[in-house]
Amino acid sequence: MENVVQVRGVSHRYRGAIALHEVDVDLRPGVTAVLGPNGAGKSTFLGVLSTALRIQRGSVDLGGIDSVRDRRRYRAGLGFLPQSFTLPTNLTVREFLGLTAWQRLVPRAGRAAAVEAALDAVDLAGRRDERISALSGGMHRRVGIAQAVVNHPRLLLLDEPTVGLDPRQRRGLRELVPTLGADRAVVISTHLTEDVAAMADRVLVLAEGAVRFDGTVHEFTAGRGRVAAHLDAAYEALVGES
Ligand SMILES: Nc1ncnc2c1ncn2[C@@H]1O[C@H](COP(=O)(O)OP(=O)(O)OP(=O)(O)O)[C@@H](O)[C@H]1O
Repeated sequence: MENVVQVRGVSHRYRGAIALHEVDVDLRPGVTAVLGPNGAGKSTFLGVLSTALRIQRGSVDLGGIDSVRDRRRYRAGLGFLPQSFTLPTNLTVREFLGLTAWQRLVPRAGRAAAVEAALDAVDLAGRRDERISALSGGMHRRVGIAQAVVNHPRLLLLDEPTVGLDPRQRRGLRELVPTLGADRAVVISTHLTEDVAAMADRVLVLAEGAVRFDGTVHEFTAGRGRVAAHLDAAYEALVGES
């Protein structure tokens, strides 16, 4: 399938400490899970893709648009749910998404439809006129995803989207995320193999800033039935965790 994003030779350091080393990755439509232990470089990778972090070495290309040379256009094709974010709790869901659509340069004529499409995408249409303060933590996460998709991004980044949710909310999100990958590249960062089994079709394993595996979930588990259990085994074999 056609690549959406090409990451080439990306390295990143924080005051001398290497967080990413020479990362080469192609991202395609569907859901790619970036898996790795604490400190592996997952958030740094999403930071570089989102342009929240300045690229120090290498390049990121989104459908022919370079993330540094043409940052404004690159950002117009991007949606990002950071690990932690603050919502304006006094606004209604619809007011907040309308504001976000305006900030993300969605043309005025298409703004109301974009808000409705984003509400539908996260199954929040019935809550559109409620204040954000009245919604649960799981609903807040959905509002966070809705703001990330309101500009119809070709690349959607979700940093640890299931963290802090209760089991029911987590199940709901695990059903939602694959639907978002139908027509765009979705990248989720996680350290839960259960998230990978439930949401992803591709896996990128990072350890100490380097790519240890890049392929389909099927290739990762070498085609041996019961995905979650084998994902754990394959992951432990790769990163040496017990
Ligand atoms: N702002 C920073 N300053 C210095 N070092 C940092 C900074 N942010 C991250 N690091 C270091 O860079 C490395 C990669 O961190 P990163 O947060 O990208 O990993 P991660 O895989 O997202 O980890 P986690 O699962 O804990 O969120 C780690 O060694 C981390 O300590």
